[in-house]
Amino acid sequence: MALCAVRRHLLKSSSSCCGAWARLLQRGCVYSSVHCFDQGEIREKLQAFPGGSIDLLKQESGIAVLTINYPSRMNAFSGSMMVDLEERVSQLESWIDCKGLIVQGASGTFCSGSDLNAVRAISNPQDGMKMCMFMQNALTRLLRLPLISVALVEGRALGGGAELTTACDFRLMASGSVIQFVHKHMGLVPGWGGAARLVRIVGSQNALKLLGGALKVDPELGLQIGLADGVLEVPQAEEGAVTLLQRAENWLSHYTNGAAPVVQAVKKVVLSGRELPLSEALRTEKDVFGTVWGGPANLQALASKTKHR
Ligand SMILES: CCCC(=O)SCCNC(=O)CCNC(=O)[C@H](O)C(C)(C)COP(=O)(O)OP(=O)(O)OC[C@H]1O[C@@H](n2cnc3c(N)ncnc32)[C@H](O)[C@@H]1OP(=O)(O)O
Repeated sequence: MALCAVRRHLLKSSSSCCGAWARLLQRGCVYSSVHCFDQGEIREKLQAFPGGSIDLLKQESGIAVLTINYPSRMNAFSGSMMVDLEERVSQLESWIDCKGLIVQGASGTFCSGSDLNAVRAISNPQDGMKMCMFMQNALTRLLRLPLISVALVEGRALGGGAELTTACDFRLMASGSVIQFVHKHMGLVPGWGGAARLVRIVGSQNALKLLGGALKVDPELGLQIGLADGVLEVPQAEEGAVTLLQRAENWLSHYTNGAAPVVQAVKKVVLSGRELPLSEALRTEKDVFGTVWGGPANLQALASKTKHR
């Protein structure tokens, strides 16, 4: 009976969890009409610069693969790809069974930033700021997805491509790969939220060095400063060899194994701890806890008398 009462209480509080979590997700949109941000208008503008695609493959394992696909421009982001990205993030937001996401580039390289042809065409500050707000919204929503994401960096991640890696929970660097915030060489600073996220990942001293010197981060330096969470050897192209993507899926599975609601809850408590003031983060943690306590995975673990030896 006592357990039933606790469950009733927690079920009640899990509806408030949806409230707290929904509020955090709403914050996913950094910019809205309050900031004179007109999503429809900027989408239309971006669609005027077509080319390439952002492809999403949702797998039964609960791991999705997002591919930046514009090989003839080293996977630079055209305007239509920015719109594609935002649509793929929406699809992931409504995927109930999601657990993990791998973000990769097509044809052996990650992403060379924004498409310089589009950049030249919208080089006035107003359009640049609108593009920047659009991408900040999309990448913030990507980072806040209730799944564990990893950027699989093969080849080069330059400029906006380097910024994109920071919108994932983890970064895996393939041997020979480079992450480089080349913005300073382009007379720019990051604008897709990459600087704010980089400071949180590597600290302000390292971020200043990476941005101020436009340093090339190879896997060794990446590991040293905490930008990279792992290094994967690029497999030989032999028949039957495990691909780089499979290696990344293996790596990610250490964190995504288990029931989807539990994996999602892990991400939610870490995200709220990172983004909310302590009192609010604690309340959200309590609410998220209420969604898994007495849930199927919890009851199964109790019934099987799980040991942690
Ligand atoms: C807020 C966002 C800030 C930004 O992202 S600004 C953009 C930062 N990115 C860049 O400046 C990248 C410039 N590109 C490069 O440095 C080099 O192309 C790169 C990526 C090192 C590759 O060098 P290589 O392997 O020698 O190949 P390549 O130069 O012949 O390039 C192959 C084709 O890809 C094109 N490409 C590469 N990066 C691009 C980009 N960002 N926008 C538009 N086109 C781009 C390049 O022009 C070339 O095309 P094409 O064969 O000449 O028609």
